[in-house]
Amino acid sequence: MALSNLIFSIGLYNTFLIFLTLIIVYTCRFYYKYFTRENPLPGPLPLPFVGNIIDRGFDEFAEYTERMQKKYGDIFEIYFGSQKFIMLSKYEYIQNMFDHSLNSKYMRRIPYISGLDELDVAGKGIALNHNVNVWKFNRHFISRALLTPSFSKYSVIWTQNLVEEMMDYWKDGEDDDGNFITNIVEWSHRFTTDSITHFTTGMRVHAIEAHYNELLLSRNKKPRKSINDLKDATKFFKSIKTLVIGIYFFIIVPPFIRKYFPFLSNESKKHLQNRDWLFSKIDELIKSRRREIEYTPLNQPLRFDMLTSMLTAYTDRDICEVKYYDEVYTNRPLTDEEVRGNLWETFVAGIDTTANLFTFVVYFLDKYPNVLRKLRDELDLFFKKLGDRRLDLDCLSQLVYTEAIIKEIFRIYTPAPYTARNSTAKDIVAGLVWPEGTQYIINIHGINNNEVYWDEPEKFNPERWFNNKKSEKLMPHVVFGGGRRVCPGRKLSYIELKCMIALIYHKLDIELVVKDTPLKTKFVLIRAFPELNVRIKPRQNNI
Ligand code: HEM
Repeated sequence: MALSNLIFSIGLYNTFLIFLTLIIVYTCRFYYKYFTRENPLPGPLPLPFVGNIIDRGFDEFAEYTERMQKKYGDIFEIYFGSQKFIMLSKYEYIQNMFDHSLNSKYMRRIPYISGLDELDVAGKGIALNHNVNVWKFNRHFISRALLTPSFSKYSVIWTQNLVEEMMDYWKDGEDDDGNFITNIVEWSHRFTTDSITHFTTGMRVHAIEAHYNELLLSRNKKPRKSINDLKDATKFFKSIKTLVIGIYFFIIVPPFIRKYFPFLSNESKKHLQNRDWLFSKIDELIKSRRREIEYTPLNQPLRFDMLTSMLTAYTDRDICEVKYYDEVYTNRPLTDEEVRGNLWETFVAGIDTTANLFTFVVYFLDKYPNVLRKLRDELDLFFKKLGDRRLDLDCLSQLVYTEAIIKEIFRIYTPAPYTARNSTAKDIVAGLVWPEGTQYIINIHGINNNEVYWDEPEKFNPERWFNNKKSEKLMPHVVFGGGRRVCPGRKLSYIELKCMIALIYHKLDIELVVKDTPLKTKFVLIRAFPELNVRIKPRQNNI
């Protein structure tokens, strides 16, 4: 009796919570939809107002803005909760924003958002940093680690090793018919996790190996004996993903609702706990590297990676020849918090982007066998000439068709379809005067698919990179943003993608398990397939 009473009360309580949720969600929707429009930032209205992301749904934001661009044109306004954004889909409108000067009105990406302070993710690294001087200081260390020729050379060698290691796991996982059926989204994210953590810290998380062992266990097979401690590998990998969702959550959900609303306050706690765990892991790494540097005799070389370079900057053990010197801003060693900020941001920015692009490559190559055939023609010739040699930076430049495929997928379906700018002074954009503090979304996908610039933009056609009929015209390919805040990982991502495509497609067939899988992704800051199951097997025929 007591038990049935208890069940009844829990049921009643849950119904009440669901009811309360619905009231709050619909009140928010109603408020955002009908009232925020009445009190917008001052600006040259009226522009087409297409809606609020809260009202339109998050997952399909990219598809939604694509439809709105078709309907309303290359400039319209849209709301994220209570914040108004001007969405720009024409290159001429945003050209100014890609200014290289530090005095540009567009050095900021987003305005001050208290939630990001609460999550402790703003102002430490570069992506969400408002202070131009601190941004410049930190950005220097990321650029000098990721953009030097010696880094590019090293990244080819290391990426090749990692791709081969991953392919070994795939081979090991083959069934009796030589097939390995698996979710390529998970593998490519594990791959970029191992690669980016190694490039930035000199250490590996061993996310690939942990994934393979988990797969074996889930298939009731004995896991491979590991020489690595994999205890935290998957937790670390998942924690980075959760942090991205947390950032989105703390931007969009207002503080009051985050704190006091039953489900959302739990969600908020979960994100704060996740942040604490991830940051504590990164802090442990920083501390242990500081100790290592301290105990390495002066006549012994130190490691050469971004972490060591950040920790030794402005000390007598500085490992980098290119010194940073700023006449205005204090020249000083980085704090642990700054080092941590630069590390986690590089993880976040470098894992999902490249990983998702690779999954789009798998998708498009399955859908376009003629492109796959041409790719293989190039790869067969390339590897024949290469013989027993390993890949290097010079030879990668011969893979012109491979590069055209990457460029075309970046154009037609980039994983990062938007970036943002928050102006620090009044300006004219799209022929209209806008006040200081206006928030713009640069619709990268919209520009890259705007028929003003591209012939048949909806057509997947790598050939266009060799002979575009409109080539006298501007062909803005804005994949990595632009100006001073352009993506510092752009070279690395091309290297990773070229190595992955070349090594994998030369040796293996990768087919979608469900042939007519639609190109349907989810959007949480970037665009991703929730999963994409493929059949991997040794290459069997000549295509
Ligand atoms: C498919 C690959 C990638 C794409 C499409 C991509 C795209 C972008 C875009 C659009 C931006 C904003 C730029 C702007 O606002 O002008 C950005 C910024 C950034 N990206 Fe990437 N990215 C990729 C790979 C990487 C990698 C591999 C790393 C690190 C190793 C990285 C690190 C960063 C960082 C740290 C920023 C912030 C820069 C700043 O605020 O100064 N990205 N990326």
